[in-house]
Amino acid sequence: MSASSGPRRSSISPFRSRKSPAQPPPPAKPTGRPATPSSTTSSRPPSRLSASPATSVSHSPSPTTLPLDRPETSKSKENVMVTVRFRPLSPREVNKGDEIAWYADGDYTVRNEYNPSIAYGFDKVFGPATTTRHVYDVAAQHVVNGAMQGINGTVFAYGVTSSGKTHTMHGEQKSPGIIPLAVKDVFGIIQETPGREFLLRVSYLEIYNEVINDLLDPTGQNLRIREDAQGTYVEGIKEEVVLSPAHALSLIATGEEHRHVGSNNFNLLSSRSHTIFTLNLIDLAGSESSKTETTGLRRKEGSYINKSLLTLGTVISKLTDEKATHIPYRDSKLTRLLQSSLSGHGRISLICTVTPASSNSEETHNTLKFAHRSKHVEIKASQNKIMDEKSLIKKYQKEITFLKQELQQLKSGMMDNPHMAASSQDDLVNLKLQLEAGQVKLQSRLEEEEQEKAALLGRIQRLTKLILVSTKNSMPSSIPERPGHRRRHSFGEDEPENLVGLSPSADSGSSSSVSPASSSKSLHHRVTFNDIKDGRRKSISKRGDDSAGGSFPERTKAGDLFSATVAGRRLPPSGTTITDQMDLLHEQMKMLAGEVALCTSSLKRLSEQAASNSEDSQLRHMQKLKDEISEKKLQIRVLEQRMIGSVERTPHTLSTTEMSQALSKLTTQLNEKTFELEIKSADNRILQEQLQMKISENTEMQETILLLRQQIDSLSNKMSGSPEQMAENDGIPPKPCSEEISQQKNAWRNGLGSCEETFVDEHTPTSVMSLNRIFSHEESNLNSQVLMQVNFTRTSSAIGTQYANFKNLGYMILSMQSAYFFIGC
Ligand SMILES: Nc1ncnc2c1ncn2[C@@H]1O[C@H](COP(=O)(O)OP(=O)(O)OP(=O)(O)O)[C@@H](O)[C@H]1O
Repeated sequence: MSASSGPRRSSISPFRSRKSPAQPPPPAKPTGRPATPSSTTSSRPPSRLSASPATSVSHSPSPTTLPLDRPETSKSKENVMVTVRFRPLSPREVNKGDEIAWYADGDYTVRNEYNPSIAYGFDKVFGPATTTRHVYDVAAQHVVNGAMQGINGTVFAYGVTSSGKTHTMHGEQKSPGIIPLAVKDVFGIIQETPGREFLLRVSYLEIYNEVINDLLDPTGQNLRIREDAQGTYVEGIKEEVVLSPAHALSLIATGEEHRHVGSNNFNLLSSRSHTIFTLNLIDLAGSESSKTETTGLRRKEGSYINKSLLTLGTVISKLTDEKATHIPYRDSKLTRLLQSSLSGHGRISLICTVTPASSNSEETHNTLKFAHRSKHVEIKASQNKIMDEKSLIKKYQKEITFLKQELQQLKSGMMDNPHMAASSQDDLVNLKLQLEAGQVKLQSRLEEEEQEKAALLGRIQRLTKLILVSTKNSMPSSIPERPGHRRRHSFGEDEPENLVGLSPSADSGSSSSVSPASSSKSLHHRVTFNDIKDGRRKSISKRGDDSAGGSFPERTKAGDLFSATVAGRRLPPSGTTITDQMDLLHEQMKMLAGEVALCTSSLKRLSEQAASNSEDSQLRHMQKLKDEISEKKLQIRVLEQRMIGSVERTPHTLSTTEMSQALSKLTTQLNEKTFELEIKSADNRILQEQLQMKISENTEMQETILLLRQQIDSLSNKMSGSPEQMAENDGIPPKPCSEEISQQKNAWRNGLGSCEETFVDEHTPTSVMSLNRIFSHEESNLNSQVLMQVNFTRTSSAIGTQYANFKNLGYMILSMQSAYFFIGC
């Protein structure tokens, strides 16, 4: 089943309308300077630029007009989408007398003020007045949509320090960045996709001085990158299930507390590390310019940052070079982690942030050149397909059948072929060894599979409780529902902006309940990612009243859950087990802990501000936050007690009927699994028998060959000796070698030769290949499912490059034929 065969989303999201990923981004309003006639073309799909007079583009600062690019559309291939975003001149730049050196000439061209012939064309150029929302619509939304349909996507923000990467990717209170907008969209898409189930998990890490640290779990330091069939991943990284946009953002905020940042000449809070947030978000650190203050630690950080960005540039450059044979992904952790995205298996949107300032003209020019080079990377966006356990069983069955056929063919080939009897003993020994090794390997592989399956099943059962589904299940789900097996979550239909992903009491209408947390319009619900960064900026501006219109849900997820759980309402009414309830309580506690961290962080920031400038409103705000924290801590304690209470009460509270229902459900599941195991074991036994037969045949064959060789040798000895010797050996009178004897001798020799050839060239490779196929998971067309994966990459460069990478933004769990298929990795 592919993503395209799945149910389609209804057309209107609670947020805004979306276009399908195949559609071009919406036309942008003219930005920056007035567009020239050549650049006022209509909106274009992200596709390869080729020479054309449509948009002026130059590769070098030649004063003459250079070849111009025009996109060409390709159905199967997509390019990197490259856009450029200008920020306004900063007060600092204005103060020091900077002038505009580069500007947006219409929607697609960046032009140099001092040398108008130097111009670069891109898929889109955003002028300094463009909103991040518009940037998102044009440069990121199609990536998010694609990701939700199983197509990997990466959105990079790349630019020198202080050029606007954080502003673009994380945004601010009143102008959320691409990451929060994407998070919001993802939940919107889930809500608008009846008939599908989603599981969202996040992780958050930083690459600091080429060392990977887990930002959600500070004990996870110096983690290693591993690789599997789905690509690279970080071993041991903590992953959290997210249930709402606010929950996802609170995790980012919590992670931000642990990341490395520092001040430089250009940015008080420059990102000193690349970070990767796995809904997965990656956040890069930036390249150092020679103008940057670089002493001690900053210099060391800068060299690592530069190295990884240089490698990123080299990798992108090599990708554009058709002759390049080696792409140095492994030269930096950053490119290694981004390998699957960069190597063309997903959609890439590169947003280059630039300052128009004359003092940074050279850096801006370098960014534009980098961006322009990247334009020529071609990517093939394909859907991820992940094998589920059922598919694996089928795959094995198919392979076993295939192997049986191979063995049969080999067997009959050996029988039929008169030369086979004379085949090389060495080859047969080799084959036997291979078969034996294969048997052992297969056995251990099957055992591993059993263990993996058992682990996977446990995980599936746990994760299934956290599946997010749309409340708009007007379309029949393809998944036959088992009562109580899966938890249904509400997105709060009556509150479109409150994308509450999970509510255990959704079925009983808890969304209307008012919890202590949700009733207080707490600050932290609207704190965006950038607020945390701002919190550490010493030059933070006063925020005033934070209760002003936030862009995110004002009610906390945890608050809702707490309310539903504790405020006298029963937990999931039927079919849910005590384990379900415990898991749910556990998740709520984690969310509350995240919110506490968020409040604490805001409180810290306000305390710092209050130290220098105390105002009543600020103090009131701080008090409010303190209350909020106490309240949430209290809620956590109540939940803990409830968990303990649930365990203690379990034997008494479950009715006999409930217990027998649960027992019967478990028995059914057990029977299903036992049946699957039996199938697998039976196939394994058959395969073993076949292998055993093959080994016996080979042994017989070897004996025959040995015998024949002895006969040949004996005959050859007789024939090669003098007539006198032959007579002596045989005890018969010597005779001259007749033509008949010569022919016989040649026939044997030729026969043996041709037999060796046949065996080596045909059968052995085929057999080895068939064995290899057993151990390989590649090339299966069986029931594979779609892994939704998004990478949002926010690069910062020239000091404190940051990028954010959403990866595995969506994990989907689908069910077919009553079996749950695990899609995520
Ligand atoms: N498009 C924009 N409109 C208005 N202000 C902007 C814009 N882009 C950036 N800024 C402002 O410029 C300053 C620097 O931006 P930002 O922190 O995003 O840079 P950065 O590229 O992330 O830097 P670093 O790489 O050092 O982390 C901030 O104060 C930000 O608010």
